[in-house]
Amino acid sequence: MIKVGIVGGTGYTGVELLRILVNHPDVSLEVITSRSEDGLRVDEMFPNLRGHTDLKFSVPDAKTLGDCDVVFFATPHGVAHALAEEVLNAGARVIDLSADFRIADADEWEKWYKQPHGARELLPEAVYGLPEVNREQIKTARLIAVPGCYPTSVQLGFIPLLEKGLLEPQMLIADCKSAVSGAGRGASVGTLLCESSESMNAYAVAGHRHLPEIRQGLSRAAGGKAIELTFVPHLTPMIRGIHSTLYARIPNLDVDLQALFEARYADEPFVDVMPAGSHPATRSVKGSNTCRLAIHYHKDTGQLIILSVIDNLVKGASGQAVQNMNIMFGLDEDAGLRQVALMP
Ligand SMILES: NC(=O)C1=CN([C@@H]2O[C@H](COP(=O)(O)OP(=O)(O)OC[C@H]3O[C@@H](n4cnc5c(N)ncnc54)[C@H](OP(=O)(O)O)[C@@H]3O)[C@@H](O)[C@H]2O)C=CC1
Ligand SMILES: CC(=O)N[C@@H](CCC(=O)OP(=O)(O)O)C(=O)O
Repeated sequence: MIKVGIVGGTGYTGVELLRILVNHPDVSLEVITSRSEDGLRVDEMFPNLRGHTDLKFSVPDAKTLGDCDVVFFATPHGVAHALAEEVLNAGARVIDLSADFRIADADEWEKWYKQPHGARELLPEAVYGLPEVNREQIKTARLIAVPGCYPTSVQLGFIPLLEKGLLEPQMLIADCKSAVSGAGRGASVGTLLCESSESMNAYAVAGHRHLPEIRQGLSRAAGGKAIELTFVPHLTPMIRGIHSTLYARIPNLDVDLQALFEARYADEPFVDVMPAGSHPATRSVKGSNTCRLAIHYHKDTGQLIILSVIDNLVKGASGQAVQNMNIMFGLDEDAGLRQVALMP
């Protein structure tokens, strides 16, 4: 059994990790931390876990965490910078759900996250945990940076085209809608029911911190070419889900894009390329680790539209984190992740 610790058990990604891991056949949950809820039974805070775990929250302690085989950080930015090295040195592998190790350039990270990078020395060994791109490096990694939710949905949609050199680093557009849970459990006023239901708004139009992460991933797929991307996130009145509508223009294309996407993801357990012309709904992935894609190409105008949906808390965070763990420990990649999406 893989001994697992979780730092930050009271947020949405923490409780989603628990929901997945209590049914994982190869995992023994050892530690779950919360400084504010120290001593409280986990199932007192989250009744959905009654009957599934006897764990209590405890304060983070590097020695106890280091005794685990792997430690997930489901914490705000900066926490893994401060704690990861000690946990790694104590012998555990680390899977970080925050943005602390996602951007390879520490100066760029500081520009977007507006705080000093607290662990520059660890950056060279951090592996960006998008299995559809980095599966081989993930197998041997000690430190995984789990991609952000928007970056997961956008990269999976554009990457097959960039890898084949079909998109010049022209102006790409990602028009993305997120559920409110993406803002975390420490909700600000803007995410209260009265504020966010029956309404929708764009935000961070001047520049969202996921922009450099998306550009980095797309540029790598394009063999290092710089990417021009317009990325506009929106808050929508849903609990879970991200819907990304991706736009590009490829005039006079003589390639069967549907076949290209189907071939690129044929062996991927968590990417579903739907029949041409489909309109995937976020509901079709709610609670599951799947990304569903649909390709729409208008030959007469050269307009390409790709639709990409994920559950922000599963493929966009905790499910993808567990997928990484499965790869790192040589387990079945879909162990603990076989949930079918909830309908309706
Ligand atoms: N929500 C989403 O859809 C997605 C979220 N993420 C990322 O996952 C991470 C967690 O987000 P979310 O689940 O919303 O969590 P929250 O921000 O709601 O919760 C944070 C958790 O971290 C703990 N924590 C906070 N500060 C510290 C600290 N200094 N040391 C140790 N523990 C600390 C808190 O417990 P306590 O303070 O009691 O110790 C709490 O359990 C974030 O980095 C977020 O950006 C990534 C992708 C998607
Ligand atoms: C709806 C909403 O507020 N979404 C969050 C993104 C989700 C997230 O937490 O991303 P990180 O893991 O990179 O922090 C936001 O826009 O900041």
